[in-house]
Amino acid sequence: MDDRDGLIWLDGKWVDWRDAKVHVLTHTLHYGCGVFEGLRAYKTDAGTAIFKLAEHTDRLFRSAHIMNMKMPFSKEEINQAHRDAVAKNNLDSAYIRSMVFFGSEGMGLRADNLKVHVMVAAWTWGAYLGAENMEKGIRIRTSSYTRNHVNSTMCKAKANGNYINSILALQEALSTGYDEALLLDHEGFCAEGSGENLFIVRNGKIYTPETTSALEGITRDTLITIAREQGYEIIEKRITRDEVYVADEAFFTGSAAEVTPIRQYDNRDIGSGSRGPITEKLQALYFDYVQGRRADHKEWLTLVS
Ligand SMILES: Cc1[nH+]cc(COP(=O)(O)O)c(CN[C@@H](CCC(=O)O)C(=O)O)c1O
Repeated sequence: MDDRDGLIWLDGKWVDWRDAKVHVLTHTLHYGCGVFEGLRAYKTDAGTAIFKLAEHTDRLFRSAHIMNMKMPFSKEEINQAHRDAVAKNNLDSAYIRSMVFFGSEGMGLRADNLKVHVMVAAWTWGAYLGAENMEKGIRIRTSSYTRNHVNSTMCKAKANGNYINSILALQEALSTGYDEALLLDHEGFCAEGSGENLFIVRNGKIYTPETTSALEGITRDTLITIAREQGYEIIEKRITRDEVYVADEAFFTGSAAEVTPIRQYDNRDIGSGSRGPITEKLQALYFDYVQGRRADHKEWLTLVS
């Protein structure tokens, strides 16, 4: 990633991509105490627009608050940095990564007297789980790693260190022939994917795990709104792995993953073993919204210029 060209916003200044570096004694590099966001900008007829920018910035600030990191910029400044990161790099569509991190002023677990830094970068990033899988669907497995316990790491913070759990889970899934992992919480209920929220469809109703042990996904919120406006009943409940086994359909949601159908879980076909009709309908609606083809919910899109 560091050999690209472009500009990165770092602490209020634009820095050449290849010069956007930190000292090896940067605190967050050692301990993972930082927070980040991932969101997408899409090409629309009105121009390139970021999907749910305010919601992502709000979550970034909530995450920093949970981690006791005092944000040195306002929400407006961070929103503008996101817009400029897309515009200044001349991107028609983009994945945007913002991150808040502790500097190299000190070491140790006190994490006090450290400068809080913020960066925003944007680049083109295709289908997170493979373009062909957006239609075909992915194969997932139950991870042998339990989702972070709600009192071990802070699940409502999108915190860097939380992703050790996700990385181990995804690496294990990939190394054993699957596309993604589904992590169970410490009581054995389905929590979420390594980087996505889970939905299942059964008898025409749509279910999703409560976010107790999961990130409060913005795409999850979007799908709940879209589905309800389409007349579907959405039930947030504890979901067991075998409820997923016998579901008619299943899919993951995330800013990177968008809406990715799940065709198989733990070597069991989900429904017909392909993208289900309700998944297909909601996936198409999601892309209509993020690409500005719908007349409603225009508040979800922020033009970058
Ligand atoms: C653990 C987790 N759960 C759910 C979600 C979905 O949240 P939302 O994007 O607000 O709908 C994400 C986003 N995963 C990000 C990380 C991807 C990465 O590789 O990093 C993302 O989708 O940007 C998670 O990381």
